[in-house]
Amino acid sequence: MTLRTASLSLSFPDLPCDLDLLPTSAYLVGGAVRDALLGRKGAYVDLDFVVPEKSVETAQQIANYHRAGFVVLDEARQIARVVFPQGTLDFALQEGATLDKDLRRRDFTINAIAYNFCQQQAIDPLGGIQDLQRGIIRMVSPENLKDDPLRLLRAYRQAAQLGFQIDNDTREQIRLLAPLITRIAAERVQSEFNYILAHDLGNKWLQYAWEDGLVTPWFPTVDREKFAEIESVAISAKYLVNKWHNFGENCPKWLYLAKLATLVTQKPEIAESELEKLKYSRSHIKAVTATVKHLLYLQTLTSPLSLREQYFFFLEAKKVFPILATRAMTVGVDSAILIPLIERYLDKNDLVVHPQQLLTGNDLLQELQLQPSPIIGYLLTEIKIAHIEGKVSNKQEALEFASELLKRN
Ligand SMILES: Nc1ccn([C@@H]2O[C@H](COP(=O)(O)OP(=O)(O)OP(=O)(O)O)[C@@H](O)[C@H]2O)c(=O)n1
Ligand SMILES: [Mg+2]
Repeated sequence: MTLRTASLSLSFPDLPCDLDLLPTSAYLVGGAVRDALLGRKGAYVDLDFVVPEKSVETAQQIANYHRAGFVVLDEARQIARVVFPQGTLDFALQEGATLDKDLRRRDFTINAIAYNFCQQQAIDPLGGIQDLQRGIIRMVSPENLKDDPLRLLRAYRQAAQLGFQIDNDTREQIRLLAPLITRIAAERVQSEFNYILAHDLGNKWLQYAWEDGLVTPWFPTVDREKFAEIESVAISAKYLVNKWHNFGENCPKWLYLAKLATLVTQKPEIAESELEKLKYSRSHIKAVTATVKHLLYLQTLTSPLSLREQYFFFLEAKKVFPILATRAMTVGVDSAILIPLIERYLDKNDLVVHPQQLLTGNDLLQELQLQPSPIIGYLLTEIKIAHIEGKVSNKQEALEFASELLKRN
């Protein structure tokens, strides 16, 4: 088997380690070679090296020399990582007897190019450089997709990230193999979905992945309309960013959660189990299910909420309000209902969203000579609402209001 080689000088200005420490037989592989050939630069250095022997020892030596972090990632496959503040270098033992065999076990041709720093030479047995030039994601073989079905989803994620197309035969194979995606550890699937959701072009590729059968096993109620909704989620978020400075800061996170809240079944318990299956964190699950729940509520309303209703609404919905507002705009909740809520939320001094306590439970116990009981909580709530409604404005008035309430009940 002849290796297709090309003399090439790739530059890695952010390389955190001394090149002289690399064994001459070390080859850079995977995403770093692909991205360098494309002139793409990530925020984080993530370099994968393949060596024919002593991968763990090599990593250890480089870590020692630079006083960098060192961790063995996979004892059986002899993969170790050197950790620098600006990124990581992974060293793996070549899989198979030769580098060529190692490259032929990988997912796509564009990811199966190796680069040797000493010889300044690229090894490209599968025509990856040509595919890079054409912007095509092409499988190495159907067997390789079967070997690790996460690769099915990686195709769409990388197409989104690189602005590439998936080759027709590859997409055909992916459709055939799509049911295998359920065999993959949920954490790995989640991470691919997260990349896709976070990317501007992600929606289009998520829709293709859905058309090809890779989304339904995880989000069974997704249909074509959902993708139109996800598209407008981004537009709603832009509207909110313009209105609200704080939203801008957290926009990527909220936007991503609003997209996730679009994908799940619009019933809180079912949404919860879908996200649990994908091993989402408790805080993500809580945010999404609360969004689904409050959205259903807003959709049932036929007229604006009273101040009292708004108080109870924000008590529960405040934490997820930006996500909820993004979703609510998307599904067309009546603006007569929604806009006043948004305006309120944007006002830092708004009493409905940020109710003030004119007095404490202890004040009530002492001044009105009460015993501790649930009545205290009830009174405190009613005082807050009376304050919002402009019926009381200081501690004295609040006490009088509370004793009136007690007399009436
Ligand atoms: N399921 C996978 C994961 C990875 N790889 C191979 O391992 C390399 C490094 O993997 P990873 O860092 O996960 O992906 P990258 O392609 O480098 O993409 P990213 O920019 O996300 O790091 C890939 O390029 C590919 O050659 C693979 O064949 N199959
Ligand atoms: Mg990588």
